[in-house]
Amino acid sequence: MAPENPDPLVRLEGVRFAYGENEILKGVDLTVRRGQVIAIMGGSGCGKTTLLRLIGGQIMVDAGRVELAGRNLAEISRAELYDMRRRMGMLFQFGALFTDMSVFDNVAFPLREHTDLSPELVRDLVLMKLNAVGLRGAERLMPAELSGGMARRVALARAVALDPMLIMYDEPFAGLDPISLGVIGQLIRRLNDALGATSIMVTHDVHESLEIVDYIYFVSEGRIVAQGTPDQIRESQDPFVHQFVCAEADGPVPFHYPAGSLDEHFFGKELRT
Ligand SMILES: Nc1ncnc2c1ncn2[C@@H]1O[C@H](COP(=O)(O)OP(=O)(O)OP(=O)(O)O)[C@@H](O)[C@H]1O
Repeated sequence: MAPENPDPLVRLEGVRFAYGENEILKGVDLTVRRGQVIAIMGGSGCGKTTLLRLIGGQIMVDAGRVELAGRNLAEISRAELYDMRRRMGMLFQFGALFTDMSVFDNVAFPLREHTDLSPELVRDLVLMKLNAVGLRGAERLMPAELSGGMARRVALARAVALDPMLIMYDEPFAGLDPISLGVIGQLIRRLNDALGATSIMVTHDVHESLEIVDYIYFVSEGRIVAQGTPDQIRESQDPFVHQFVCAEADGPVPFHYPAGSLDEHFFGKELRT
């Protein structure tokens, strides 16, 4: 685990956000210290991806503040925001690879796009990143020739190609078999520590997260409802946390999306006597 570092890289204070009339976040406070790997968990649609998009500066808060490296994202210039975003690696929703490019070109893509490095240097950096995810020999393969776990590792190599200060993962374990899941989890931790980065991941996989993260936040109904280190979470008596750790279908996190009664929905009021 990374050494304790009191300096926050990311700080959210009283963050509120709505899509139109639909208020998603109702006052979120959250801190990520430099060097940490943290997980954000919560039921489907509770606003986890929205939190990542706010931290990434893709959308702006309605109230409260999002600070990155001590700077309020709402107050910096467009150029500074662009610069900040270049220093973030993002792996969103399966980290889809460019299917018509080789593994090498996929990882080289951000380097070619955002730097003027010579082809030789790009080559060395790509091979280093592929080596870090255990796929140095696979650089000529096309995405269609990769297993799901390998493709995810290539996406990881691409996300860290520019040595980001902050890496954000949205569901990095989705769709993986148990072995690949463990490999990706360990890689997320190792890459974070080797790069001296800070990582935030949104995931439903509490057990894998408990193995690799420093801290976990649980989100529900627009607020942080529980938080703690893996040891605190394992010992927690909080019903919300318990539902997650024990994978119970129902509890404080409802199984059903809010809807009217089945009768109303299927038959319509007018058909009922
Ligand atoms: N661009 C958008 N416009 C309007 N509503 C949106 C938009 N993006 C997300 N939402 C709504 O905001 C809510 C939160 O979405 P978000 O994707 O942040 O949730 P989540 O916690 O990541 O969900 P999941 O775990 O299912 O991926 C959902 O109800 C969703 O339907």
